[in-house]
Amino acid sequence: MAVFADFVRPLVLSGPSGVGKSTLLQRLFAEFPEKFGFSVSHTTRSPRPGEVNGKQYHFVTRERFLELLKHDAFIEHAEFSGNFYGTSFQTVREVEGQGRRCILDIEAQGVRQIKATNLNAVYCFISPPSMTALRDRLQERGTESDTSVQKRLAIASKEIEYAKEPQVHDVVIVNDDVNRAYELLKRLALGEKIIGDCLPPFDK
Ligand SMILES: Nc1ncnc2c1ncn2[C@@H]1O[C@H](COP(=O)(O)OP(=O)(O)OP(=O)(O)O)[C@@H](O)[C@H]1O
Repeated sequence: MAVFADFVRPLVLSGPSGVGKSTLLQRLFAEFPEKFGFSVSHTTRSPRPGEVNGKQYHFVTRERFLELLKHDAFIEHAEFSGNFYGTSFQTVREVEGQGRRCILDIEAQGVRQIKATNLNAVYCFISPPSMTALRDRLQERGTESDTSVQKRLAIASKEIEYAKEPQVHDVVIVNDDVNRAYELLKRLALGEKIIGDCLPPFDK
């Protein structure tokens, strides 16, 4: 399948927890196993059973992370519940070195940081069709407690406010019907300049 000009730019996906980013990306990587590479983050948290260093994360000590940070190795980084997470320039370059388009799944703070670098990425916001739909998906996924769902929804409102600011994202894709959303993402990922969706009014 042909690729288009923007294929050489990293693609940054963001959007609230539970909106369906992993679902859409899994489909993309399954359909095009050779074309795309996922940016593997660094973290200071311990590996969970089954996690492999270099696959889900680059697992590093706090000392090593701080050293990398000092040397400006990270495009973006954040601290969540006592652990550092970051995306290194080198990781993105490695993916690009394999001739693949690098895809980053980043939360809103990270998007702000990446926009301040010279990464020249394409920014895509995956939006829920409504807050009700987002709540349902988080609950039905069955991975979150009620408190965690509430927390994620509160963060989602802030992320949506950020997404409403002009010129933050190049494209918005509303993940209403997953097949429709995937077709848009696929065209975008293959480097096409697409006209995305409008953000829903979120009046529910
Ligand atoms: N278009 C859709 N319609 C209905 N359900 C969907 C749709 N897309 C994804 N889902 C479901 O919503 C749930 C959340 O999706 P997913 O785990 O991919 O979200 P995520 O954005 O990657 O979340 P996180 O950032 O927390 O990892 C999953 O159970 C998934 O099957």
